[in-house]
Amino acid sequence: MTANQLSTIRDLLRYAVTRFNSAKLFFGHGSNNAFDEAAYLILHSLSLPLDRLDPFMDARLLPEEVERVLTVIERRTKDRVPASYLTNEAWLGGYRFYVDERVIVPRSFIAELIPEQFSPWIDDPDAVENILELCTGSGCLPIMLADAFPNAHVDAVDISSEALAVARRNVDEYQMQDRISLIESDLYAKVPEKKYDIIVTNPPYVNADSMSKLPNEYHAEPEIALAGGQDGMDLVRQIVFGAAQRLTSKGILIVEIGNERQHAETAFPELEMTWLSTSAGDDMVFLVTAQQLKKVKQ
Ligand SMILES: C[S@@+](CC[C@H](N)C(=O)[O-])C[C@H]1O[C@@H](n2cnc3c(N)ncnc32)[C@H](O)[C@@H]1O
Repeated sequence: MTANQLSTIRDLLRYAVTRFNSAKLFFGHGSNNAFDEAAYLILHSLSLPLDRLDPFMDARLLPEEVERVLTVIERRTKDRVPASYLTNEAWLGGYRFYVDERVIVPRSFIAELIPEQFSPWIDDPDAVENILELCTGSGCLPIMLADAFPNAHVDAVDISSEALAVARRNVDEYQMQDRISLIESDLYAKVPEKKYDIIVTNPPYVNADSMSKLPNEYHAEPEIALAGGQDGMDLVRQIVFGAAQRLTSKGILIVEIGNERQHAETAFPELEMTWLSTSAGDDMVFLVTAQQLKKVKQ
């Protein structure tokens, strides 16, 4: 079926799935497969409810509606733009966030751990007063953290003023201006001199070799959000070594490091890390206590 024979959502879906599959797109930024992503992009482009495909399948579309959808399919297929940049939204843990090319598409595995309030390492979530979130990007994690720890203030840090503009928009959207401070800083440099109960971070951690092999969709994202130096641990090292001074005596540090577990274990041979279980396995996110951090030589 050629593009000018398309007149219904069913036609467009078939067309998009075929294009997506033959272009071997990467589906790691929100959806897992060509059909889900095609349905999402088509429904979103037509401003139709995202959870109700069936009633609209065979409705005849106006030529300009078909054109609008085809433009989006084209940008996704030819330019390999991640779906979230085409729709300016991303969903994580049931939250909707505004996104654009100034931030990576939210997909942190730490998001899965937040609703459980880092149990059993945090005895009393209501007693948590201060949380520091480093490398905030869109602000997705501080918003979820502020919800999960109702009495906590969250300081959220990013070095990129552009990323912070996106985070500002999301913090305003969730009306969390009083609960979250956005700080432009190179990691701890401009962080207030106070002690934190929890430090959370999903920093750039992709090693130099893996950077060159990333699917095209990743190259639409800011490089500063992904590249972690030769072994991926450039920022993780600074975060780990700086954390002991910033945590309360019972504090915890939680770090996402993607597929770099081996590099992390090599970088911190003396550190007793607890690997937390997520849907991606148990080697993506580690936790260390303030007490364990004090034992580490820098
Ligand atoms: C992997 S993204 C994480 C974004 C967000 N927390 C999430 O999970 O979707 C890493 C972020 O770290 C920021 N970043 C990079 N270097 C930094 C530094 N030295 N200090 C603070 N933030 C930095 C980038 O601008 C980017 O927004």
